[in-house]
Amino acid sequence: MSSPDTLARLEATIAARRTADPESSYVARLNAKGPGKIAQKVGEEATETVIAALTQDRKALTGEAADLIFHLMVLLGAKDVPLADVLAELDRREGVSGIAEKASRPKD
Ligand SMILES: N=c1c2ncn([C@@H]3O[C@H](COP(=O)(O)OP(=O)(O)OP(=O)(O)O)[C@@H](O)[C@H]3O)c2ncn1[C@@H]1O[C@H](COP(=O)(O)O)[C@@H](O)[C@H]1O
Repeated sequence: MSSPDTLARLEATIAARRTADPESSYVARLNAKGPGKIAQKVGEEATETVIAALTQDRKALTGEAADLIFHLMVLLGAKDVPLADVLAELDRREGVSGIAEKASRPKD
């Protein structure tokens, strides 16, 4: 079942598979090729997501978005950036944008 825990579970799976047998694991195969190849895959999946958004249906966009998020998670893992750090940065921005919104609101 999908939930906010989905990405946390995926992060744990990716960490566990990094050093698995490349014969049986796509994550291990990608990591064996290095961060340059993983970053290239993120770029390709981002492009495919954009194309799907502009020329295809919601189902195609959903699939490409999943590919993009998955490959981004593999890249974060390869660069030892915890998902929690990314989520904390989003939380921080939420706080900042809330402050900016309040500051621009006319005073009554
Ligand atoms: N979410 C995914 C996921 N999404 C996409 N993919 C794979 O990503 C690949 C992308 O396909 P492409 O055609 O773009 O790439 P390719 O031709 O296989 O490879 P390149 O030559 O382009 O590098 C496919 O092989 C997909 O199977 C994924 N592979 C794995 N996962 C998750 O990662 C977990 C661990 O996977 P393994 O490492 O394989 O055990 C799985 O249980 C899943 O939860």
